[in-house]
Amino acid sequence: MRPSIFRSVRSAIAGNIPRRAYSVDSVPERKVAVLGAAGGIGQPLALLMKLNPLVSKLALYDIAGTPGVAADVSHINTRSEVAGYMGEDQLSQALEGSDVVIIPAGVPRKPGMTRDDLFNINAGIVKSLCAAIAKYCPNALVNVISNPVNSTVPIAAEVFKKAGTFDEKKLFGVTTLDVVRAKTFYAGKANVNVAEVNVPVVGGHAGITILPLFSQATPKANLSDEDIKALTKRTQDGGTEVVEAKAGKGSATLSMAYAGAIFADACLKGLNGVPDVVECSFVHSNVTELPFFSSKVRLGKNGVEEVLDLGHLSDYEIEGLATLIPELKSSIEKGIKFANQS
Ligand SMILES: NC(=O)C1=CN([C@@H]2O[C@H](COP(=O)(O)OP(=O)(O)OC[C@H]3O[C@@H](n4cnc5c(N)ncnc54)[C@H](O)[C@@H]3O)[C@@H](O)[C@H]2O)C=CC1
Ligand SMILES: O=C([O-])CC(=O)C(=O)O
Repeated sequence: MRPSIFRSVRSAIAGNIPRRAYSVDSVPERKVAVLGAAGGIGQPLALLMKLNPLVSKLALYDIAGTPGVAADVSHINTRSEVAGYMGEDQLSQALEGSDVVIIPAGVPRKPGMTRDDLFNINAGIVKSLCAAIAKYCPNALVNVISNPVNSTVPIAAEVFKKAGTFDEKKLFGVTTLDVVRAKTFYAGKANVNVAEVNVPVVGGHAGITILPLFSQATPKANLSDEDIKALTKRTQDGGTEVVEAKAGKGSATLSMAYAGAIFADACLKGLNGVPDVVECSFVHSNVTELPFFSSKVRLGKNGVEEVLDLGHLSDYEIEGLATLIPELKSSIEKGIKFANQS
């Protein structure tokens, strides 16, 4: 259950102020910027962030289309003030004062493509947006959604290092959709209440680098090795399942917006001092030999408070971990090389 402060704020926003409730004023002001806000993910994500009572200002930035999205979303009677920003000239205004910046800018996959096939276009987009973040809101928590996450997060880190603003506690690759999928698929197979399911997903965000740890899933269920293998494969191929079903019209947008909103909400709760906020994310890490890795992360007032280790793994998961390391390593190195060459 959410802490009562958030329930009280929701009631207050609805004009139904319970006795002894906190008022909206007692929740800190928080500005969230969405970069790529007119896109397939950006629009529903803008909607979900507008519904979040922890947000006081919502800045919607894209190279095109944001005035319409901002006008539309701004009519919703919730706490945040919404502003749309379009084109590079307005990027500084969109970013200034942001506490959390979410980046779903970039091209999505078509059937037959890997996430790495998006590198040539999206690497440059993420690089230039991160250069602006370093300049205009260097203290913001940055949530990178743009693919390939296994490379775009290292690119962002290099850009911030060059600008002298890198803080490993503040950079996140959003892998929440892998967790969302693992929970859904596990609940279906184990026949348990999906709302109660927890499954950590570690590694990276592409194919075999996505490693769901079903041995740690709760509530416990007696699934066969074959079931676990099938669930693992479906989680790893979840993105491709959607790309194929959309048949050329892009990749996951609605489930991704949901996942992005969950992760941004966790970041805001951490910033606001809510205790024990834990989500999986692709972060700077010492958990393995790789400089970036996704695992459970405790979020706090400065971003990452603690990167949790992997816990006990099954033999199948140990094998999966060994297999994913070389691929993830090469995607990370590709990102670092790009950021330092161009
Ligand atoms: N991390 C994850 O789990 C997931 C990541 N993705 C990735 O998210 C990205 C976006 O996907 P969609 O929203 O479906 O694509 P989309 O094409 O519908 O939207 C992308 C938006 O980015 C904008 N954009 C392009 N260059 C920009 C720039 N320099 N500055 C600001 N905005 C810019 C476009 O104008 C467009 O509105 C893709 O790279 C996709 O692969 C998608 C699903 C899940
Ligand atoms: O598969 C894609 O290209 C988009 C994505 O990252 C996902 O849905 O997990």
